[in-house]
Amino acid sequence: MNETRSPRGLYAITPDESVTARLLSRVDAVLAAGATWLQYRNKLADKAMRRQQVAALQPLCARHGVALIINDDWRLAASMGADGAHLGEDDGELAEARAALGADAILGASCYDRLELAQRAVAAGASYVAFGAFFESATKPLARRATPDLLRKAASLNVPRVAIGGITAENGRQLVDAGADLLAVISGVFDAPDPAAAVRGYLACFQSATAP
Ligand SMILES: Cc1ncc(COP(=O)(O)OP(=O)(O)O)c(N)n1
Ligand SMILES: Cc1nc(C(=O)O)sc1CCOP(=O)(O)O
Ligand SMILES: [Mg+2]
Repeated sequence: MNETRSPRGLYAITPDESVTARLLSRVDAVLAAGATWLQYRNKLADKAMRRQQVAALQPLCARHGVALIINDDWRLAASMGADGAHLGEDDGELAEARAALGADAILGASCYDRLELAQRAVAAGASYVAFGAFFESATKPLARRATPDLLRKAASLNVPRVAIGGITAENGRQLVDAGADLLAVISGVFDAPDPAAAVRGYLACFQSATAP
């Protein structure tokens, strides 16, 4: 599987897609083009559809050697043996999720524009922290806004730093230069006419970046 402890690259996040075959063909192209991690996020699906889509994504991710992380619902991640879960402020306790998922699971926390949330998240068992939104996001227009300096300050946490929110191949490099290990993207990848070409554009942000 792609590196889970020191990941670097594109963290692709699925769109709200109800047609599972269409979801799978787009994800297949995105993983083949070199995405590092995949997050399953579908805010419109009911529980049965989420289970069905996760079950369909698992062998695909395994074939590509890409970790599959479940948004919002650590119980679903635990019950399906997914590689990890991502929790925001309304998605439950990180410590409870860590205990249920085990020490090796990937566990991410949304920290928005606040370093102190990230400090608390790591203390509670998060293995990566996510900040955002860095730019105007078509997916989440009302998201709080973060600045690249937060990524620099979060270096002291010694966990991977994820940047999210309105990220494009053009504006992503400044976030990588500020210390982002992963660029998390929904619309820039899945709304692109050619998602695989879009992935390659994001990966170029990691070439000749100045941050370690
Ligand atoms: C990598 C990553 N970062 C942030 C989020 C946002 O999580 P949350 O605030 O819980 O919002 P929703 O995604 O649930 O709408 C994320 N999903 N992934
Ligand atoms: C799901 C999400 N969380 C955000 C945060 O700031 O925590 S921004 C965001 C939307 C990301 O989608 P896009 O790449 O289309 O902007
Ligand atoms: Mg959430």
